[in-house]
Amino acid sequence: MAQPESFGRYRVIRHLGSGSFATVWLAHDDRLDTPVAVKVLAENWTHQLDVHHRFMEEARILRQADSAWLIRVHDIGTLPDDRPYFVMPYADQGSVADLIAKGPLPLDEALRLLTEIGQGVTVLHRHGTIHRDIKPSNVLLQSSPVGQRVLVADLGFAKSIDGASGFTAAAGTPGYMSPEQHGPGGDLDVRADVYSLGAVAYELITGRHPPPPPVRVPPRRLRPGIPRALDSLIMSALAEDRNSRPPDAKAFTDRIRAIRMSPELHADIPWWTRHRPLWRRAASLSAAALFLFAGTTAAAASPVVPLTEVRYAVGGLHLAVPEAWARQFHTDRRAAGTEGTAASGVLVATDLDAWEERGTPVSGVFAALLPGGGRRLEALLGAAPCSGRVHRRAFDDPDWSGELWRWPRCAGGGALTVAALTSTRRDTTLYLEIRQPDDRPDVVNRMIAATQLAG
Ligand SMILES: Nc1ncnc2c1ncn2[C@@H]1O[C@H](COP(=O)(O)OP(=O)(O)OP(=O)(O)O)[C@@H](O)[C@H]1O
Repeated sequence: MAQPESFGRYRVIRHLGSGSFATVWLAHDDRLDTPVAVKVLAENWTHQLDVHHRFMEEARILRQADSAWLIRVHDIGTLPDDRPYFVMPYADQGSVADLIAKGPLPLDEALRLLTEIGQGVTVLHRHGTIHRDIKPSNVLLQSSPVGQRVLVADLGFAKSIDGASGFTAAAGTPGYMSPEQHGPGGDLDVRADVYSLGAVAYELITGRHPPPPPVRVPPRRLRPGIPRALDSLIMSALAEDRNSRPPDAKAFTDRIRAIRMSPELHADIPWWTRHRPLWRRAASLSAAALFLFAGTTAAAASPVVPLTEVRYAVGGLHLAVPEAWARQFHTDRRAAGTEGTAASGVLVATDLDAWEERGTPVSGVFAALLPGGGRRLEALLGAAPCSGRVHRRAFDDPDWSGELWRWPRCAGGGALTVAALTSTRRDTTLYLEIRQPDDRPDVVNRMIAATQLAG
């Protein structure tokens, strides 16, 4: 296949891959100075109207759903030979299939990926769309300021929920495809995607390709020691009878999230090591074993939590957050209690959705820069975000001065600290919300001391 020079304003760099109906190229958007991926309908399908229609439909759904969990479509165009193309962000870290091929994933890493894939599919279901081809190679990975983000992609077989009954061509990939997808004309609903999520979960947890239905070997037999709730959730998602499956992607994802937070999963792992890759965890587990062995005096001491830097382009803010929290990242979020100030900021957390649900334990920080120094929490917060006793104190260091309010136990969701800190260098206030499952003021102090404003 000859490499084209460009698609519109996108200068082609190299071929990324070809699927059944399209070819994907890495290109460069010279105007915005950013890499992009351009998906072009394959030549042999140019005049096949239904394929042409499905290609355009994929672009339309992705554009309308416009979600951080799905691959986005930025632009669309037509080549001189009438072939349509669409432009997406470049997923520079391959796919979940590549990740699985490298070896077994730590359980928490597998559950994080599943939560994020489930969030993407939930967006589709809310949009009234069934994906019909969820599998590890259709989940792409992109670098983000906090590591990696998951993007559900390849909606080439997607169908609107209303149009999924009646005659449709069989679509999907063996192993990931629900029993009702095996023949044409099946009347499909979102539970077909729940089956595929179960199949992806099976592979992420066991490292084995899921067998065709009926699946008889439960994941626990291949990976002993996984929580029973996870084993039964995966087996229920893989049920032949769709009435026995979780009703939709949201129900499946909520249960994965609950398992991820369950004491059973973390019984023997300190919370600050939960979200690290295997090699780091191996090191910290042996450290934790030594630590426990050392007895009660040592156990009373608080282990040092390593921090990592997160750069936020707006205002040149450099946050320092515990490595284990730096899993998901979201910008442009309005600060709670700062309505009217048009503040937007950055949220870094172990689980963005759990952050929204007050009362769910989650680790993370929301930071926003507000115009003008000297702003007070009293005015910013309005109503207190937690009931119970609040500890108030002043904070002063060479970069920041202001006040911190801390609720050690905030409605079953761990500790909450809020801060309003004036920069000693600029006329600006840093507003912070920090949530921790355990109350660790020492970690909060280190985070603030390491937070910088660049420039
Ligand atoms: N935005 C992207 N960034 C990086 N690589 C991408 C992107 N979109 C697709 N690819 C890669 O391009 C290749 C072709 O993708 P495409 O979606 O056309 O088909 P497929 O998923 O490989 O196959 P099929 O559509 O037959 O299931 C895949 O290897 C995929 O990982």
